[in-house]
Amino acid sequence: TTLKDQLLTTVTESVSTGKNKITVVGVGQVGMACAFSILTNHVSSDVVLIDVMADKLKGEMLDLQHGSAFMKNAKVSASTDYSVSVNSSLCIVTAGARQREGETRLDLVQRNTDIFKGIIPELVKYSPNTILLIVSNPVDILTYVAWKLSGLPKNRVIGSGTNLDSARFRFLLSQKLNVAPTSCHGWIIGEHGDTSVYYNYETFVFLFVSVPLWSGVNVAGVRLRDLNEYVGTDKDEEHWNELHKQVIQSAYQVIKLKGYTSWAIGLSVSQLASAILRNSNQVHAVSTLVTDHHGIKEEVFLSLPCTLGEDGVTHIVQQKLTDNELASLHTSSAMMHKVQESLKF
Ligand SMILES: NC(=O)c1ccc[n+]([C@@H]2O[C@H](COP(=O)([O-])OP(=O)(O)OC[C@H]3O[C@@H](n4cnc5c(N)ncnc54)[C@H](O)[C@@H]3O)[C@@H](O)[C@H]2O)c1
Ligand SMILES: O=C1N[C@](c2ccsc2)(c2cccc(Nc3ccc(F)cc3)n2)CC(O)=C1Sc1ccccc1Cl
Repeated sequence: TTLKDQLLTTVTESVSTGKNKITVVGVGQVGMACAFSILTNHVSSDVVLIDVMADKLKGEMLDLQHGSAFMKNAKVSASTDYSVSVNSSLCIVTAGARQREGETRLDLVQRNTDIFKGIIPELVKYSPNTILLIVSNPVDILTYVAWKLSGLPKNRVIGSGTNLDSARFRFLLSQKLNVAPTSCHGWIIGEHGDTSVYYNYETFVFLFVSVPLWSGVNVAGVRLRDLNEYVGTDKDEEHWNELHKQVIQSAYQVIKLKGYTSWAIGLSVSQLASAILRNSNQVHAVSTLVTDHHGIKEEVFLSLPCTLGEDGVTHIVQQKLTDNELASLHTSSAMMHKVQESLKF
């Protein structure tokens, strides 16, 4: 008999997949930051990596495997073949092409849509009960594309949305108030990310697409607006509304300085994964199907505060929005619907 048979007697065959298996598609800067955060925060003990770049994929897998002893013996596997993702509880998609010089967002969306056609149906084939968490940009439109391609119910297709925008907002608020970010409460909802450059005749208008809910910004329940009624407006001589602009500027600043973003998005995604796998019903600003919410009629995904559990989005918090906030959501919804209508699936 072999050494192994002398060493171990079998009591029962070990099952191949536990309940916390996570697949990450795309082992670029974002995908690897997500995988590393998930493993070092012990969110999952069974992480699968998938990409089209076979060498990079194998290198990242080996490099993480060598650290297994420091990650509570988590299992890390990888393949360009999607069968490796079988029975994943959560599939995180960070794959995609980056915006090329002078490429319009629309070109990028069609290119990433074509990439998704090769990813989403494969993931669902091997894990029909999975939850999809989309990170690739433009994340709200690509979450819609993933929902259409997957055929999964709306509660199980989620976009990272304005979760990162809100995290940066709370960090900047904490810097201003000298209070820990976890004690600075503030929500950015709506469309993720940067301005939509809107060409209007010879000029162009910068639209800040995400929506900070100033009426709710608070520390220990004390709302900034109760102390200064102009907070968040341009009548405020303390210019608190600068914080929203800084959320967008800091994204560009990181790109300018290091060429990409990874740590904050990776950490925020691992927190979403933790809420889902632990069925915690934590509330996060994530991109969800918002049809029939806040008077929106189009089939679009935007970020609202959602409770996250093992079945994905279970509830949406019904916030009281001002007319301006509603108008921003409706503008985003109309713009995104137009882009979605032009996509070839
Ligand atoms: N939602 C957010 O808040 C947020 C924040 C940061 C970045 N992002 C987005 O995340 C995405 C990834 O960013 P990144 O910096 O990691 O890019 P990257 O170029 O470093 O990585 C992309 C990876 O996708 C892989 N890929 C390409 N086509 C594939 C396919 N068909 N199947 C599997 N894998 C494929 C590439 O091989 C590459 O490894 C981008 O779209 C970026 O805009 C989103
Ligand atoms: O931190 C980032 N970095 C990115 C990035 C990462 C690698 S290359 C670019 C970023 C940074 C700045 C702008 C921008 N615009 C963009 C718009 C549509 C797309 F399809 C892709 C990118 N994207 C991708 C992204 O979404 C973020 S969050 C972000 C971006 C802009 C404003 C506010 C936030 Cl919270």
